[in-house]
Amino acid sequence: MAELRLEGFRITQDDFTLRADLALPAGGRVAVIGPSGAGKSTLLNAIAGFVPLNAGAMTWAGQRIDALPPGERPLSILFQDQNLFPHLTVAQNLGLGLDPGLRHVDWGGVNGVLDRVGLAGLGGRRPAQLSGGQQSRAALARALLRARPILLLDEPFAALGPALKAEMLALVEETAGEALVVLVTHDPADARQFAKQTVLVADGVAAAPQPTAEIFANPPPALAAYLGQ
Ligand SMILES: Nc1ncnc2c1ncn2[C@@H]1O[C@H](COP(=O)(O)OP(=O)(O)OP(=O)(O)O)[C@@H](O)[C@H]1O
Repeated sequence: MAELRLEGFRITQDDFTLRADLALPAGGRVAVIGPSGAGKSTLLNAIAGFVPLNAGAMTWAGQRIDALPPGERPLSILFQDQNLFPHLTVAQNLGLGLDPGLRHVDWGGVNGVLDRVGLAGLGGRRPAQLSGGQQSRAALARALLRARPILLLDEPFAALGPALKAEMLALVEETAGEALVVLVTHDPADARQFAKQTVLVADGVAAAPQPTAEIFANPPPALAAYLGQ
């Protein structure tokens, strides 16, 4: 089975260093948790190609991906600030993920994904004409439309409030299918709801994933401190 593998992975930014040796399986649901400033976003940005590796290798299904430009990596990434373009319609925002010139977009496919996330009929609106929850759905739809095997989520729903956030995570679970989903979160409840496995980022290391139930039942010292236990 395909997996995302980080081997001898090291990133250094000024006096900050993050290391990782780990593998995440296709179809996995993985939470990334740890103290503020520990390197969770750096880890995702390096996987996505926005931060270069200083050492090590990154492979997907056995193929090196660390030298590929971000757009050619087998993944989509969704950030907290959603970055929908305000002057474009929702459908156009989704289309941009497929073709930056919007010339060769399968608009039927765009509408299909909007249906899947509960935005049927709203493709003609601009982002400002959607609620916060609907904007999150649109951003998720854009990531899903790319249909890449890895979906990276950097606290995309943190601004939504607990009920809506839980609903969005359920929607990700429902729509992501066989993709590997990696979710950065500050909220243990997200990890428990969404992720069978959890990666702890602390003390300069992104640890190998552990079963979420186990890591919270018996937290290592860095996690216990973070959780206030
Ligand atoms: N461009 C940069 N140049 C130098 N240092 C950076 C840069 N970006 C982040 N850092 C540092 O790298 C470390 C990790 O930051 P990162 O944003 O990955 O942490 P995080 O775990 O996502 O934090 P938070 O939970 O607060 O979002 C921090 O010490 C931060 O100050």
